[in-house]
Amino acid sequence: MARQSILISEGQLVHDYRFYHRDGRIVWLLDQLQLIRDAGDRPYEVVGTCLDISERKRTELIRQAQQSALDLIVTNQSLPVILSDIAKHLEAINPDMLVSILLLDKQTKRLKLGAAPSLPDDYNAAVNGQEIGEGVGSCGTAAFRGETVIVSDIDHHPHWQHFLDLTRKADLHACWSLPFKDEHNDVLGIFAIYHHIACEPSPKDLELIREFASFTALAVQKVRATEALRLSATVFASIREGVVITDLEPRIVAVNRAYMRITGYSEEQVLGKNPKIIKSGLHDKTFYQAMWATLKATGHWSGEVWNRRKNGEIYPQWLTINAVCIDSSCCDESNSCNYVGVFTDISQIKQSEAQLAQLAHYDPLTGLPNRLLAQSQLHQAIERAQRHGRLVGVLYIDLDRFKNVNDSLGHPVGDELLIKLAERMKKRVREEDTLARLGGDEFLLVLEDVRDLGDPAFVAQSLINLLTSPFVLPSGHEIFINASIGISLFPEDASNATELIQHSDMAMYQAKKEGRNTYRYHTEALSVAANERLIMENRLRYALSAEELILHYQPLVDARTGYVVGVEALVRWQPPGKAMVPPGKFIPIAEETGLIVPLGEWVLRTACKQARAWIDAGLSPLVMAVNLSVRQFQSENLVGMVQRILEETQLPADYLELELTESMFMEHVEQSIETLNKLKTLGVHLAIDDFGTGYSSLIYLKRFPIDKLKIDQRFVRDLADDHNDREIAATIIAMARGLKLGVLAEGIESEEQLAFLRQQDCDYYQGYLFHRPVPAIELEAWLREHSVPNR
Ligand SMILES: Nc1nc2c(ncn2[C@@H]2O[C@H](COP(=O)(O)O[C@H]3[C@@H](O)[C@H](n4cnc5c(=O)[nH]c(N)nc54)O[C@@H]3COP(=O)(O)O)[C@@H](O)[C@H]2O)c(=O)[nH]1
Repeated sequence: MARQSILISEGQLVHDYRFYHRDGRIVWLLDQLQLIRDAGDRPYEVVGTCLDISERKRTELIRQAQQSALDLIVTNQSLPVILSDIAKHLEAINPDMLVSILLLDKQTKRLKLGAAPSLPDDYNAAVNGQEIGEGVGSCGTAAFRGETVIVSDIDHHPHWQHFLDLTRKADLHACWSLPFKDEHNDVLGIFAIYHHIACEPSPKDLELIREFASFTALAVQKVRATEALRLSATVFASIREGVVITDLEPRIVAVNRAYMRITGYSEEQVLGKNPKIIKSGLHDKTFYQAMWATLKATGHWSGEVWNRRKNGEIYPQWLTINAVCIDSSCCDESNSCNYVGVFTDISQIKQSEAQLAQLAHYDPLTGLPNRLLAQSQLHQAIERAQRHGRLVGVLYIDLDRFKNVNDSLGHPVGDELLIKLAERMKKRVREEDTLARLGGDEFLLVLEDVRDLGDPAFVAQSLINLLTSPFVLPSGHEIFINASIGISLFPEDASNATELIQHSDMAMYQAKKEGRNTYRYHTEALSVAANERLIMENRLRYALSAEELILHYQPLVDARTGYVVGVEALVRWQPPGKAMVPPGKFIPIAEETGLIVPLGEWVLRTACKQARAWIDAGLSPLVMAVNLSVRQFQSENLVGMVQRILEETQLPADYLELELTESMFMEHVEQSIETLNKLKTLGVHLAIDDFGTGYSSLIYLKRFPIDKLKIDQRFVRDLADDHNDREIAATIIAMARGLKLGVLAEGIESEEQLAFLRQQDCDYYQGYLFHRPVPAIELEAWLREHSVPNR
């Protein structure tokens, strides 16, 4: 009706419409109607023409579909939106076609749904992610083969047998799959047409589908290229490395954010400029010439460059330049048209490197060279001296009793002292000499250009003199400190740095031995002694495992009754076929090397076993006195070890006496009291050996759970003649009495000594006068004879 009224009012009507031809084709017709009027202007007749415009219409609709897809690409729409639009346009041209566009994931070889607006969701979900392969539906097979696969009757086609449940549910009975490809002929995806009836495509259908598949390929590639570009742009903008792109001139054509951050220049300030605007001036012409020569020859250069920021600061960067071809139309003969420079600011790394070098070679406390650097400086000094026939002096400087400063005033004060001392010594030494801190309170001075053997002694004495005035520390403490110095000389004492330092160290120990606050030169004799010690250490290690150690026992006698009340276990070393080594020779070495710990454990175990054996043999029980060394006393598991051995050997704790020396507890008083209390809790007795030679502090003695004092034999030796020794011995006995401690005098060799001690009312005696230390077997008869009679 509407059309009729247009025809009447306008006099003509032009319209197009489509219909199904009997053969199943869709045909588009252009219908043109002309209204003819009679003389009275009344509608008289209608003349019409009918034109088949199917071909033209198809071309027009395809063009519309392409234009629509293009618009969506230009406006950055997502790929599913664009693909869906393409599918809908084709479905609009032929409503019997149900379009499905699938994209191929090259890595996984699976098809991913791009768009299929007219297929049921559950069908699309089942297809999405399907692996491609021969016989995997029409699409899987087409993608796998890279060629069109037409299945006109799904229900009876072998490719579809595994999917019939799905296709029947979706009422799909034909599927024509066309792969669409990129310019390398690689499959990008599948353009598929489904039908609700089994049917074959006509050549026209295939032409139409190919047309759509081909601009789908273009759309996919275009969108992917845009995405890749966007990704590159994001990377370019966001990476931490500075990036600068130049043309071959070279003029800067692009820089990224990091470039601007590192250099301080904005994009506008550098675009079009030569990249050398940031050069520092630190590199000469030849540096840049070499860089360009390499770049031109190989297309690549990388290295460290110092550049200048906009604020004038010079900084190091690691720069890599590559010649690249971005646009082949403007490439040179080497096929490049741009340079891409990528650089990292390495100022931080450089700083860390410098810090590391400082830490590796300098002492952080004093700023002096450390042992490593001192050794290398000494090595170089030796080489120079060798060339010029000169001497090198090495002074090993060790502070006297520095430990006391740390222990009494604390480590921070000790540190202050070391800093001040280093400053004072540094002022004294010449520019060409090296003063180093080896660690702790040990310093080394390397003297170059020594002309006379006596020169180092002069320097050593002047350093000692430097210490005569006190150090006033920032903490307010005023400290006097001395040093002992050992001297070795190149080439007199050794020919290399390590030995020179070792020899000066030995000489320093000699200086300590000989009264401290002095210097000593290294001598041959010192080297021999050191060598002997080394040999002894190795032999002692072996001796312990080879059971070359034995115990001798020396009786302890009750002064009032004259009976033996105990024995002291004294270790000996009996190397096979050689003279026995006295403990005075090897105990200090064992102590230094730590061997004393296993050695001491062996002594304790052997002595306790012997004490138990004597009890078992029917002797009156005797106290077994065993010496403990400093290291043993400080070892964390001393108490546990004593307890274990008592249990192992079945010796009642009451029959064990541990002999300690005063010096052992003076360092860590509270900790020592704790250890002593734990030992007392076990039930063992505690005696202080060599009493009178150490601190002999009454205050400490009162706090320590001690049972007995042993007067050192040095005071006993000259009792007959030395008035002082008599005074000391008498005082110690009185002191012990006052503190309610037992007291024993050791080293009694004569009746005169004994008489004096008896007169002073000493409790116990020990010495050759009664018995020498001997092996257990030799002592047994004597013990039976002198034991308290069994009641
Ligand atoms: N940590 C350990 N130290 C031990 C052990 N065994 C011994 N020692 C210590 O070695 C030092 C020397 O000991 P030694 O040569 O055995 O001398 C002892 C006695 O033999 C000696 N003595 C005894 N009576 C006399 C005497 O009348 N005259 C004389 N000239 N010497 C005598 O005195 C030493 C006694 O030692 P001590 O009672 O311990 O002071 C020495 O310091 C031992 O402690 C061990 O197993 N572990």
